Amino acid sequence: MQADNLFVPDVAEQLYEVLEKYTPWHLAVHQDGGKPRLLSQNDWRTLAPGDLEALMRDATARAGAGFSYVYMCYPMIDAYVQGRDAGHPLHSLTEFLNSEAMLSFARDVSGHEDVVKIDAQATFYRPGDFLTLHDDRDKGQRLAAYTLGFSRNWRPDWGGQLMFHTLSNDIERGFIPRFNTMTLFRVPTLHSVAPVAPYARNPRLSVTGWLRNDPPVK
Ligand SMILES: O=C(O)CCC(=O)C(=O)O
Ligand SMILES: [Fe+2]
Repeated sequence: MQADNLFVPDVAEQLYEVLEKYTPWHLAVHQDGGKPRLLSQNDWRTLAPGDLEALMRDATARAGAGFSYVYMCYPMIDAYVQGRDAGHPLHSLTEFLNSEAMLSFARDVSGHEDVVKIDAQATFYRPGDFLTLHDDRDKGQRLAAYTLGFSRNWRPDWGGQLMFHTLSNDIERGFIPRFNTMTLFRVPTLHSVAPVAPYARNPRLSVTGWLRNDPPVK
């Protein structure tokens, strides 16, 4: 399902500005062996010249033979839990997503009465960034997937669609990046994010994650 006008206009506008200008983006690349690799801006600086390009090139090459991705990311939950970037406005969004009001909305709208938390990462897809075919399945704790779209004035030929695939490999639905829109879908469901076109002029900005039923941490 997709819902428009999720936040009141003022809040949506402020979230857009935070994502566009004030988020310390990390580079997320798929590594050999499947472990995600997140490189902070500090990590990039310490890489030898050419190593960053090599990481992106390898992750892109691996996409041809299996699951892979390249995009910019801000790990909202880890940053919040570890007390990084104190006072960053995205921490308020993390708190809001896990407020009783939002959890109760998530239970109602998904039909999963056992949602106990909502995890989140912010993402920024640049031209060329992508996420290949996958179904979000993960040890049974992800009940449903969601994305909050903050992309503006997206031209339909700029790529970046969230695509749902049929078993015969056609596209069942392809959602253009939108502004202030929530998309919610079942796990597992086969989906991918189409590569953003080299000529796209706007960033593909979202907050994405899963409604979860993990047991509380003891
Ligand atoms: O950004 C999106 O639209 C979807 C992201 C996604 O599928 C994921 O992070 O697993
Ligand atoms: Fe996904």
